[in-house]
Amino acid sequence: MEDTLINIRRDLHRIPELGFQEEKTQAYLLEYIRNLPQEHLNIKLWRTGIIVKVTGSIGSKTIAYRTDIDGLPITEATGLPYESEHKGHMHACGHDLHMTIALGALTACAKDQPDQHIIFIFQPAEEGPGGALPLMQSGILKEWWPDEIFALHIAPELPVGTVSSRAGLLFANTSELFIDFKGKGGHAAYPHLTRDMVVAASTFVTNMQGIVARNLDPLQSAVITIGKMESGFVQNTIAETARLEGTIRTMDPDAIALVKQHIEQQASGFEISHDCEINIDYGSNYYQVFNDRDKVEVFQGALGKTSLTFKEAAPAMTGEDFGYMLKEIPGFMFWLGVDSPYGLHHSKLQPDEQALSYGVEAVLAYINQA
Ligand SMILES: CC(=O)N[C@@H](CCC[C@H](N)C(=O)O)C(=O)O
Repeated sequence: MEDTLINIRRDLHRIPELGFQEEKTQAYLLEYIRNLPQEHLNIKLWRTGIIVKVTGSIGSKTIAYRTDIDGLPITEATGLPYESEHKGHMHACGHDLHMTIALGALTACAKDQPDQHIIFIFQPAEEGPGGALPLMQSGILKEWWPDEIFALHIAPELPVGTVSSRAGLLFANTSELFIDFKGKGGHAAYPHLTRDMVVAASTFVTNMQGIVARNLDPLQSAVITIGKMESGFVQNTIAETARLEGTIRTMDPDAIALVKQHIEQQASGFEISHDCEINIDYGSNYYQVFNDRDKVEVFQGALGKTSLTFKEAAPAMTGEDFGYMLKEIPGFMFWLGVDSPYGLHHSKLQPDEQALSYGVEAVLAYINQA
């Protein structure tokens, strides 16, 4: 099985696709699923996602397991023989491993009927614009509504054979952040005749850090990260426009609104002081990942019968639209150690593939215990 899992992971790694464009990924997953014993399986498609129900022999409850399926707009730099064939796109957040583990667990359930009904959700667009919320709102789960739900995320900093989780808050509340600046361009030698948006945007980035440092309660946590900054055309011309792209993260769902309010106030001030126009768009927003205490305890108990080691997790500023599923259905998310020298969203992320079989073991341990 280990070699099969590695081959599946490599196949999926070659074809990363962005949110709601996962056509090849969906076709690959579907072909694999249709080749499994079909006796207890029911398959539904939702946009570029797939939902599979395995009917249990007792079926007194329904357990859902969710994997995300999209890649990121990152150019891979691993140099691996199976690196991304989609230039500019990469599975840099481990969703290739997440999908493979889901297929591994589904294969076991299709071959050896579980006691309970199990739903496998292959969900698009986790990295953006978010697939979990529209999937929940679509009603596709209505007749298969789960009693509980769980998911995993790879953890590059944890050793292989380790899983980690905690009761309560695991991941942050998030909001994307897109800020457009419009001033007046002109000759580099005549700044007084222009309104320079390189200066405005770069000062804006620096000043935003003061919102976290000075406007939020120091006992709360928040992050404002600008991951992309675009402006100008040539070295000797003052830029008329600038665009910032980033994300806001907070531990408290209400703190997101406070951070946004201060960003807007700062923008109003900049419109006056830099004589420019500023437009703000918050893109997609994710609700925190909040784990059910009882389910985490059952998971820990189930791991006792496996070769995996459990480590208590700290809350993280990562975001996950799985939070919207946990808002409606009790459950949990856990980290799976993959021991990569490069972290999530890095162009050289290189998870240890030995982690795949540990992932399947952890998922099946919970399914068979719950
Ligand atoms: C686990 C992980 O890395 N998730 C992403 C979720 C992205 C949310 C959204 N696009 C944003 O940037 O706010 C993350 O970046 O944490």
